[in-house]
Amino acid sequence: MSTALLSIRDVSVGFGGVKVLDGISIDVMPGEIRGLIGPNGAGKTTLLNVICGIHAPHQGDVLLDGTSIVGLKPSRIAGLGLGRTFQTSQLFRGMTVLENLMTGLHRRTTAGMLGAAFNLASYREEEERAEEAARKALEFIGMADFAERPGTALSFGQQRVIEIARTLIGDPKVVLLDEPAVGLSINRLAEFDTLLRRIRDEKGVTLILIEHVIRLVMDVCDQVTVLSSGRRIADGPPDQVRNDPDVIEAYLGKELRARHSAS
Ligand SMILES: Nc1ncnc2c1ncn2[C@@H]1O[C@H](COP(=O)(O)OP(=O)(O)OP(=O)(O)O)[C@@H](O)[C@H]1O
Repeated sequence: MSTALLSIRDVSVGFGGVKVLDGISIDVMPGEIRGLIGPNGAGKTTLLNVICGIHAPHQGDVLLDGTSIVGLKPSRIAGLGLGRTFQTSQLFRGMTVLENLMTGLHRRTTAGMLGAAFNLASYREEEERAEEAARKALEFIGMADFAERPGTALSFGQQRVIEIARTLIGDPKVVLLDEPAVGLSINRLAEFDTLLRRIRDEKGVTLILIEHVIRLVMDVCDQVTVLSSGRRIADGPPDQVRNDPDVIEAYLGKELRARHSAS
């Protein structure tokens, strides 16, 4: 039996006495695309923030490749092979697409500011390595022609794809994607499906994605976890989750109640 690459064990988080995550356990296997869905406020982003070290859980543990990462700084967790994108675009203003991508490797290199200031050979080598990795990542996502354009001049959907590419140049084991399909047109969604599968199959990266575009989740994910009000209410293959009565109630129950109170 293979062991989980990412294991979330009985994690609880509260803010100001309000429990936002309540005893969440999830095992994500290597090479899996895992969907994380649930109504607004279910706790999905909070869970990603726990995994990448932004929030410390009040209870429970998170293991990456068998090692506990709770209590480590986000930069250290990133160095252990965990990449992340956010709900809003995080590209740097005043930088080209290529330079934005290179920052994905700079965070992990060692020559740093002093090296840059003194133009040390080690710094120049790292720059070359970062540029090569950035160009490869751009080619991988089919956007090599965009290298010299200002990052923030791209469409919102393109910026999101660039951000995913930026996580890849650090050679991560796991990448967390927070609503990556926001801003993508219906036509682009099919291409996006393919990109996620290629990241898994060609780069060997395990993906966890929060997504409100349920069609994308059901098409591309191997396993889906559903949160509602901080609890895990379902977990399994897309077809099983889609027909789960608790999931239908969590989504439709809310919708029906809203319609009722509006009438
Ligand atoms: N730093 C914080 N301080 C206080 N409350 C917070 C904080 N972060 C999140 N919350 C609350 O925790 C709950 C879960 O929020 P979270 O953003 O994790 O939900 P979500 O499932 O990602 O929602 P959405 O789909 O709308 O992004 C919400 O009620 C939110 O207001």
